[in-house]
Amino acid sequence: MESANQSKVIIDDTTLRDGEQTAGVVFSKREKLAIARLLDGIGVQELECGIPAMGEEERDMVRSLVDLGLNARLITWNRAVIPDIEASLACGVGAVDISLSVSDQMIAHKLHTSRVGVVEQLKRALGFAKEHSLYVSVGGEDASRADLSFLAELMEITRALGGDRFRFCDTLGILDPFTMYEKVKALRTAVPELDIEVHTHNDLGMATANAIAGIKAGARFVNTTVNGLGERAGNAALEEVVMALKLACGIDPAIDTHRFHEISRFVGRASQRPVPPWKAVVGERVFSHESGLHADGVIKDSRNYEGFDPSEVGLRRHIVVGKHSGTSGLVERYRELGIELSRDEATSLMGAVRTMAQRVKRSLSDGELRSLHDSMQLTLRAA
Ligand SMILES: CC(=O)SCCNC(=O)CCNC(=O)[C@H](O)C(C)(C)COP(=O)(O)OP(=O)(O)OC[C@H]1O[C@@H](n2cnc3c(N)ncnc32)[C@H](O)[C@@H]1OP(=O)(O)O
Ligand SMILES: O=C(O)CCC(=O)C(=O)O
Repeated sequence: MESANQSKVIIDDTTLRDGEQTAGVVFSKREKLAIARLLDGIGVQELECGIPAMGEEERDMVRSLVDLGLNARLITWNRAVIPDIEASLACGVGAVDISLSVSDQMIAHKLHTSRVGVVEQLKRALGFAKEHSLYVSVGGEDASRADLSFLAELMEITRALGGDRFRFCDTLGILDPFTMYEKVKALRTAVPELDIEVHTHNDLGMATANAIAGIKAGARFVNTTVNGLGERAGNAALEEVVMALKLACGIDPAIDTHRFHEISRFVGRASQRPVPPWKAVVGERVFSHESGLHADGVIKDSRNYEGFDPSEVGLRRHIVVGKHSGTSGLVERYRELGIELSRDEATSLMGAVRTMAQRVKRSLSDGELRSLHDSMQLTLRAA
């Protein structure tokens, strides 16, 4: 596989387009503007921000995003037809994604055309966009099921007509990271002059892994969404892709990660899709430690059981006491409550802690811990 030291990776976040395509999700204009500001504020370089062909309300939304004057480049989604691109031009954006369905399945059974028909669509739409000086990503919808030589042909036409990059979409989320790597690498080799963008879906739980595989194979642009929102099982999550690039790949995408938790909560509320507490990177409880050996290890040195510091993503560490606790965790938790326990006292409380946790089927609250401690004191005094 390629070394981590490759030219800068660009995040194109599509929370405002594919994220909002999550069945049942609608962002208000105020929410869209706020999400755009938040993402721009942490350094996300591109925002796929809407579909002007949808109508006047969507165009008004996109115009308002343009008016924000963000640093991030705004890019809209378009079918490969001139009226869609005209609608984008009317919003004042300088960049468009022009989407082609590229698998034989979709060409025959959705578009009801042929590969030749798709090539014609590309030439017409890309030619028009370039006449209007737009920056163009050509989107290969369903590229993961398409014939690679056909994709290379489309990329070559894109390059020759001045297109700026090609988006390799695993539209149905059916690839594994090894196949993703091989396909993107093959396209990179076939048309090395044209940048590749990868767009991955999470139907098999591999969106983030596939995004990383695409980057390792030479893609320079990667699509993400906050919390992994998006069609069906969603897209690669912004927070996962960025932290995986930094920690697993040694690639710094130049994003300020400290506001990930805040942004995740905001999008969770705006989308009415609350973030599960165990959600990788931003879940409220992913830095909670209950198990005895883990709590002991973390108390001694957090690096024993944490791959990165919670503050890097705006979270906090929690030591909780429950069924699997040991004495170190118990002593630490009581210390947080202002109660100094000796190890012997902690050991003698363990049985009662486990019994109560088993009964209530969760970790113990501050009140429950205090009352167990009070009972122990009373018993000791009575003895
Ligand atoms: C994989 C993705 O996520 S791609 C993004 C998809 N996003 C969305 O669909 C959300 C917003 N969509 C919409 O508001 C509407 O679907 C619109 C405005 C785009 C189109 O609306 P309508 O004109 O009413 O058509 P409808 O929704 O039924 O779309 C189907 C048409 O688009 C055509 N189409 C689909 N993909 C493409 C493409 N890449 N290029 C050109 N035409 C396309 C279909 O062939 C079909 O045309 P037909 O009726 O001649 O067979
Ligand atoms: O740009 C495109 O062609 C489609 C992008 C997309 O949302 C997908 O393929 O899942």
